[in-house]
Amino acid sequence: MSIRLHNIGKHFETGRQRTRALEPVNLDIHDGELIGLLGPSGSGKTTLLRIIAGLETADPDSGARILFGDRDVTDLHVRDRRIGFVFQHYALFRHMTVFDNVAFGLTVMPRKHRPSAGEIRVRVHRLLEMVQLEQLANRYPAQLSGGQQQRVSLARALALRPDVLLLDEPFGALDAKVRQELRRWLRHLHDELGFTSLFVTHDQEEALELSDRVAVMSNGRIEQIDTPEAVYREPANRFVFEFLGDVNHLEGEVRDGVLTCGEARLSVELPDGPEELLLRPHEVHLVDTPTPEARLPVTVTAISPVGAEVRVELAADWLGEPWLATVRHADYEHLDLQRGQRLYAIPRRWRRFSGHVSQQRQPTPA
Ligand SMILES: Nc1ncnc2c1ncn2[C@@H]1O[C@H](COP(=O)(O)OP(=O)(O)OP(=O)(O)O)[C@@H](O)[C@H]1O
Repeated sequence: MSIRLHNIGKHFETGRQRTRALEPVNLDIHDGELIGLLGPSGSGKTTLLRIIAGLETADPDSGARILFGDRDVTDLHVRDRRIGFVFQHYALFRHMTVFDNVAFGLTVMPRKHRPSAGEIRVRVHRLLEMVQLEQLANRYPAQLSGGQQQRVSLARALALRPDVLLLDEPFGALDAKVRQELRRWLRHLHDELGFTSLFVTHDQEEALELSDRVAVMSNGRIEQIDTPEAVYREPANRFVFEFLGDVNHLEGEVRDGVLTCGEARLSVELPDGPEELLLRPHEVHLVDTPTPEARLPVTVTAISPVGAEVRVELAADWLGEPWLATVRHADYEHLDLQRGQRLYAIPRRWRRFSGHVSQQRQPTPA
């Protein structure tokens, strides 16, 4: 089921205050896509999701339209939109077993649409099998872990065979390992069943790992919507770049092809004037001696050798904020990194944003 959102704007009135939650948003979601709505707190993700669901209405004068396939659902009640929901807090019925929780939506359908008791049993068992909870069908929610409860919520949302599945921070309350597992498992289920899904998250890694396309939001606007790779590698603007990962800043003055910042120097092919370059931690190379093109002295202030790479914090008088560099374990050993050690940073690549246009360059030899 494709989804088309046209001019979805939203203001909230609280007392004398008027908050703009969404600027008019336009978005086309393809049939079978898994879209991540990613953004900081207050950027409008939940509001957009709730409007799609029919739990909230867009500003009446904004000309908002919501289409599910060819069906205009703008004025349809939530129960007629054929939507499945999963929220951060499981909201399972505490007094019902897992089986009954999943079956609930089917048992309360109007008689003429309601499947027979036998069909309901078969459908619920099939769903519990898919979420690997068949063994726990007779348990109550309180007897399940958080991750298991969330899988029940998902099975329950899918029981009515929705066209569209909406998930609001579905894994937000779970620990990192369970989140990882549920992500993989949601992706798998999504592909197997072929529905169209939107999920809200403020976790960059989750959005990049799970989505077919990510919509990065800030201040009620979609700043960029594209594949995870494209938003990460070709951010539309500075906000997207900074929101998607750690960033190091190098601010200084360019004169005759050399950027100077305190005692730091870097050869660049840029016009004279004030300049700011931005680098990801993996774009910072650490060496014992400076090169003719780059002389950026730094001191190691912290080392975290946990994980696939070593995270190294760097400070210097010429830096406002400390830098973060990620280095391979082999380089960490080779450099014999220690706290307090003095080294030189070499930017492998950097990016600059002038207005909303980004440019990416390799540093050039002087
Ligand atoms: N019912 C409401 N009444 C008044 N203002 C609201 C209401 N719901 C949301 N807002 C405001 O609208 C803006 C967008 O909120 P929204 O919940 O959509 O953001 P979000 O990106 O989902 O944030 P979070 O990640 O914190 O849930 C915020 O400024 C919020 O304070």
